[in-house]
Amino acid sequence: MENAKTVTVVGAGYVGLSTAVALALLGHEVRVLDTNAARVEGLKRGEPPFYEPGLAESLAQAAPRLRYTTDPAEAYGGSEVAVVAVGTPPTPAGHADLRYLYQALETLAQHRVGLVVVKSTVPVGTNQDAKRILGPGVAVASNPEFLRQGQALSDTLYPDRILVGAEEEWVFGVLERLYQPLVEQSFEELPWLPRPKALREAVARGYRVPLVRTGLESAELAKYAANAFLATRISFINEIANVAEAVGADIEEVVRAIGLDPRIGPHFLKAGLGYGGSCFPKDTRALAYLAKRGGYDFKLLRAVIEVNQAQRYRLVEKAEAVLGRLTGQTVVLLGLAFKPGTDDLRDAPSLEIAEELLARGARVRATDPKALELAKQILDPRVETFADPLEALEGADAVLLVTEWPEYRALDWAEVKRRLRRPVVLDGRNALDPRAMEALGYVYQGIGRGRKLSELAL
Ligand SMILES: NC(=O)c1ccc[n+]([C@@H]2O[C@H](COP(=O)([O-])OP(=O)(O)OC[C@H]3O[C@@H](n4cnc5c(N)ncnc54)[C@H](O)[C@@H]3O)[C@@H](O)[C@H]2O)c1
Ligand SMILES: O=c1ccn([C@@H]2O[C@H](COP(=O)(O)OP(=O)(O)O[C@H]3O[C@H](CO)[C@@H](O)[C@H](O)[C@H]3O)[C@@H](O)[C@H]2O)c(=O)[nH]1
Repeated sequence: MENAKTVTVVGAGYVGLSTAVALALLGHEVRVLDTNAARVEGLKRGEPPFYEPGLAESLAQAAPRLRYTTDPAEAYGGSEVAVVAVGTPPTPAGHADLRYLYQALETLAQHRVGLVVVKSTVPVGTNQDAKRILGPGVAVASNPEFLRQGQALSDTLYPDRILVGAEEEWVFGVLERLYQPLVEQSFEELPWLPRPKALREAVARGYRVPLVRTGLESAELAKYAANAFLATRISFINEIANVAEAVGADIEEVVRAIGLDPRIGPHFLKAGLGYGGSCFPKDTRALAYLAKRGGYDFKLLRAVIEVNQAQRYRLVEKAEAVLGRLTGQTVVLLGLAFKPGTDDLRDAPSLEIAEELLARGARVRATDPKALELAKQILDPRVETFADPLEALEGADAVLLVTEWPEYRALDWAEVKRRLRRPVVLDGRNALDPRAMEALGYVYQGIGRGRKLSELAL
């Protein structure tokens, strides 16, 4: 490729590896630097460090232009651009912990890379700090990432937009050239991640993926604003669902009706147990903190966070309302990952639900198609884990559907009923059909659909 560059990606996590694969497929030479030696060794053998659809195949495809190392000298020698994608986890107080970012920047400051692109989600002002740390002669760009786990690679290869914050014209120029094949969608698609048909057709008609230019601070804030807005939609619809439950309406019908208004739209209005994962919980809290530090009380966002927390416990409260005291009763959690398509358990509602059930004296069993091994390391040892959901369900008093894996929808629910001691299914993700469940004789309730709690009787 004419504009090919040598790029170092710092951090081999969800964002770093997706970015590295994408840049390699666009034609750049990519070095991936990570401080975790085991992770780097695994990647050298072609083993992805976590479950992400298509990642293993994509790493293999991009391998000729990908190198992994723990050695900064090897990673940065001759590199023109560094893309920093290290983690920015929450501190107990709720702001972003920037220690990994600062470590990475301090190492970078000892090498000669002319342009440092911050892809990690960072509080407003961090990119200005980065400039100070890196000193004169090094430019900084903010390039937040919008990918979703479970579809990290397709989101990276087929993005809605690319956001670049910078202060120098030449920096925009370098990033526009770096991402040109992505903007034009001119790179060769991967057979296992085909370009969406609508995108292919739009590109044929001259569509280009928008590359939005902003200042550093606006790019930083836009990332938090996007996540806070999406989190607000989720808390909003969960509250409407709670009202639906109280008055006997069906949230799925309500969403179908309102989603057709183009000002509302049908997406991201799935009622459930609330949002989890490594981004929404942390980024909403970080934005609330950022606002407070700036002297502004972001009331709406505080309520979004509060509603989300309460939503996690509703399933436990419902279980108690139906079963009576939970002491000694066996409750099965179907699904542990914070959403389907990932083995990630960071801030997964399942963890707090399991703890709460144990605290109320229940015997807790859990299963998950992908996250079980990780879960065994972090769950309370009193939680019994099962690879086979049917085994987990044997003799249980209630089923809580926590993660809407397709496997659970596809279970033979007539067979499940024969195994259960009591036919109670509380569906935290509206994955099952209330009528079909009732026809099978289940005491069933979803979130904002199914019978009213007061009508559920064993
Ligand atoms: N996961 C997502 O869906 C997602 C999406 C958009 C944005 N983000 C943001 O992107 C950033 C990265 O998130 P992630 O989920 O990919 O993180 P992750 O935890 O999966 O990976 C981070 C990696 O960085 C490595 N690392 C830490 N310090 C390092 C250092 N000094 N030098 C080199 N490597 C170092 C870690 O070993 C780890 O492999 C975060 O700021 C996150 O908020 C994440
Ligand atoms: O209608 C919905 C949509 C999502 N969720 C929940 O919200 C959480 C987050 O889901 P999702 O957005 O699919 O996953 P993430 O991988 O966390 O991605 C989010 O967080 C990333 C990190 O910042 C951003 O890059 C993405 O754009 C943003 O969607 C999960 O617990 C979902 O169960 C709902 O409850 N209802």
